Amino acid sequence: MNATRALLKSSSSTRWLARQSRDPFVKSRGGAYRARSAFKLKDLAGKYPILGRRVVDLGAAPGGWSQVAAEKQRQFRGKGVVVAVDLLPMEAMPGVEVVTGDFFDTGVQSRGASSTAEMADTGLADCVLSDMMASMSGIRDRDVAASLDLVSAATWLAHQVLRSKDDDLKFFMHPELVDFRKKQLEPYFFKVVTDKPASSRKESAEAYWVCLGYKGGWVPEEV
Ligand SMILES: C[S@@+](CC[C@H](N)C(=O)[O-])C[C@H]1O[C@@H](n2cnc3c(N)ncnc32)[C@H](O)[C@@H]1O
Repeated sequence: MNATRALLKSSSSTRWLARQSRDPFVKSRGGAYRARSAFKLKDLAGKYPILGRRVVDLGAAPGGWSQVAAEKQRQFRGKGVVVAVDLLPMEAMPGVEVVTGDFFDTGVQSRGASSTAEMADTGLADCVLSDMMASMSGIRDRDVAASLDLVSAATWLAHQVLRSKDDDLKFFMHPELVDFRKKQLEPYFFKVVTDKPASSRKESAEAYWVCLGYKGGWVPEEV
């Protein structure tokens, strides 16, 4: 990644973090969570059984989703794990292993995947969450390409770490992107739904893909 791209990414992410700390929605709910996004994940996790024992959280800073995923871990009595990956450093929290770095870096990808495998007693991940957001340059084609790169990278990791088992549903969740068609996810999951959480800003077009029940069957493309 060149220096300009790194700077653009970090400055946009830093602005986003600053906005979270001022968000009246977050403050009005007692400030228990680091970001409004926590409420979005809580809303969706209340509707779908998405949070399992081994969770990978991509684009995790400042940590709202990781907080929600870690709360769920309590029921697994110390046997659960949340691996949180972000470009930006994230304040530590109990039950969460933080991996800091660019997810396009293969070293960062394998640290995320191996942490999940090593810290859990068996298997890899039950759930891959991705809330990675590309910094917006204002140049549409470039912004769409950057977002597509992120969803492709997150989907790739989901194929690496999810394992299909009839009795144990596996999940993948990512912000919806029209250009990356739902059809590209549907062959690998029993159900793919698009949902907008109640806590998402009404004026925002954001919605998430919630992919339920990993089927496997993915074959990497030859290069
Ligand atoms: C919407 S925020 C995530 C909020 C988070 N889910 C929460 O609940 O606190 C998007 C995050 O994606 C991260 N991100 C964007 N591109 C990334 C990349 N290539 N690798 C890792 N993280 C990335 C940003 O640094 C930013 O923290």
